[in-house]
Amino acid sequence: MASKVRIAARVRPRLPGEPPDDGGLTVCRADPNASSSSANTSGNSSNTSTGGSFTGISVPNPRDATQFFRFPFTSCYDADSTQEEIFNADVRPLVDVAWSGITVTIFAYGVTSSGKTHTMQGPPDDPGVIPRVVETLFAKAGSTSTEKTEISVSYIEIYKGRRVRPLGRAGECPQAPLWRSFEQVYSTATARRSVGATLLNRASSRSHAVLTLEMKVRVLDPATGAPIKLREGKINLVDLAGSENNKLTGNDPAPHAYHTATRSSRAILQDALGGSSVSLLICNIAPAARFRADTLNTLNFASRTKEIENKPVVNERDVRPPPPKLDFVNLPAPVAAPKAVSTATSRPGARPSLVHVPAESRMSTVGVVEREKIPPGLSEAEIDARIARAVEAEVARRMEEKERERQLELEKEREREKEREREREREREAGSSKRTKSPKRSPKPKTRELPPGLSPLLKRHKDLDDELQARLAELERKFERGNRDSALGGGLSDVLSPVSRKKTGRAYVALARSHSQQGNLELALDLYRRAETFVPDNIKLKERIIEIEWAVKNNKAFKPSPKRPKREKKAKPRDGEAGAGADAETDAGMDVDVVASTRARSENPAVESDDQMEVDEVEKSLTGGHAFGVELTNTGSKRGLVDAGMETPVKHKGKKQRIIHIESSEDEYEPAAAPRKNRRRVAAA
Ligand SMILES: Nc1ncnc2c1ncn2[C@@H]1O[C@H](COP(=O)(O)OP(=O)(O)OP(=O)(O)O)[C@@H](O)[C@H]1O
Repeated sequence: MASKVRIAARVRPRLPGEPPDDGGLTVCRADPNASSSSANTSGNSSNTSTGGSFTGISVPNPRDATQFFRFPFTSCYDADSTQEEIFNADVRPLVDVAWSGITVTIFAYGVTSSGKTHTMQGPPDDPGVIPRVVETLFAKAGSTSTEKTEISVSYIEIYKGRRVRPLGRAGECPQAPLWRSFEQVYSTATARRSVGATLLNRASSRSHAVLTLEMKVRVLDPATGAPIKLREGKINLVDLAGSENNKLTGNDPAPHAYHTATRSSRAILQDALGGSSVSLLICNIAPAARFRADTLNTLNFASRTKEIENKPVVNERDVRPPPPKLDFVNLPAPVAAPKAVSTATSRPGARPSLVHVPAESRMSTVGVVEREKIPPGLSEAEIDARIARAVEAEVARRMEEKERERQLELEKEREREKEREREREREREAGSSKRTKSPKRSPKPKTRELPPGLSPLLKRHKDLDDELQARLAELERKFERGNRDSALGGGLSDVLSPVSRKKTGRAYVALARSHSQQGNLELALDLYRRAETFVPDNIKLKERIIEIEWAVKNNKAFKPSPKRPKREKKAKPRDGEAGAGADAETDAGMDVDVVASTRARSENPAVESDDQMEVDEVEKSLTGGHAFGVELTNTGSKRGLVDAGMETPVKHKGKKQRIIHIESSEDEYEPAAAPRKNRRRVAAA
């Protein structure tokens, strides 16, 4: 808050020997209760005007007595005013201000012999501002038990811009007896003050005197007596040297005394005029007409000064002992792992604490534990902040640990992938080498490539297996129907001729072998067993069945017996001779050795080498032939299989036959070698 410099003007009485007052200078004091101003000339000093609206000094123009200069001030005192009056009205309030922790500066300004020293110091029987201030301060210091005050006093003299000497210093003055000590010091100091004889005032001072009273007021805690607050106030009481013109005094050439102040005194003045001090300028005025010009200068200076704004600062601070410093270096170390937390004192299933707590001191909650471990004197917020920091540090540490583990796992996975890639590369190289050296042993070619000697039909038609499956299923149905139709319910083999049984068996063997080569051992086994029903005496077939049963049971790959070297066909049997002895020998790739009975092998060399022929033979034997009165025909461009379910009446050898045409091209079913001849033989059979 801004505070303008207060100005109090005081006109001293006429001194003995001075010429009578010319009555030109008037002290005006406003009376709030008066409606109009009135002039009142008092005593022997100066004119006083009271009751008006103006408070200040009215001075006639030295060059024109009919003109008056009016200088408004905060307060004005005439020659009849007393020391007490000035102190109570303008100074005492400032003592309270200083007591509250603000710097107060009171200085007297005026021409020599204007009464500055009288106002500030005063005679012993009429003490001025300084003694009254000191007395008031000491009185205040001893008036309360809730405050403890230290007052220090310094008094210095400054002459022509130089600090001459300390006039005195009093130490701590907490008690009234020290007042007497101060008086002694102050009296000695004032006696020492340089006094130079001047032409105008033989007792006037040509130096500045600065008395500083510093107070430290400690506000005590009523309960404990300990200091809570500390206020540091200061009062600067300055008795400036005469501001008169040098022509008159032969003293300081500067028009204003504070221009010649020392650094310390200049600091005081700067603080008083535009600084942080609350200031009071007592403008002392000599009433004599001969000082009128200097009086005007003094009043002008005072008028300018009163426009100066200060910004007082309260010097007060909390002096309670600070809380003990937290030793964050020795914060509880975060728990290294959940297993470090004692399970004996933890709640069952509770999440382990992020904050390390010794097992013996751990309680049900983290907060309780932390409060027990934290030094006393911390606020709730500080405790929470400390715990939060510890938790954050632990979380960050765990996240870093997780990230490291993740990176490590990724690295391991990359290494494993590289190892797998190397393994695959080795396998590829090994496979390539095997294929190069022994392509027949390579598993892939074995599945893709048909063994040599298989029917060309198997090589030509990739979907032969499906077709065979479908046709076998059809045969199964017809077989079942044949069983039902047979009088005694016997198997198909019972109604077939021996040749047809063997051919049918060979057809099953061919299919079984095909499936076994493809790895369908269970299906192959089933087909072998069916073949066995047609050729029950075939030892090789029985052995093959046993081998495959073992392979299926033990989940092993089946390795067929080495193929029998192909034998030279001795003689091609005539048509119609493919009956009983046709199972003796077959082409390679067929289980001729299985199908053929030992009895027939030597007697009837193989005449049938076509898988498709054998399948057709099976179908013929199952669906038509002698058992069902159905027979294949070679009429038409397409070869057909007999199906009782689809009737196409044709005449063949005088008999009505039901012929069904497979919806396939002839190429698909045309065997590679002599199909028509074979069909004719079948038909004959
Ligand atoms: N209000 C007053 N009542 C009675 N006497 C006064 C008053 N003011 C000043 N005097 C007398 O006037 C004389 C000069 O006063 P004082 O020494 O205080 O002037 P000054 O301004 O301090 O002069 P200097 O600058 O030379 O020190 C003194 O003898 C003093 O006693």
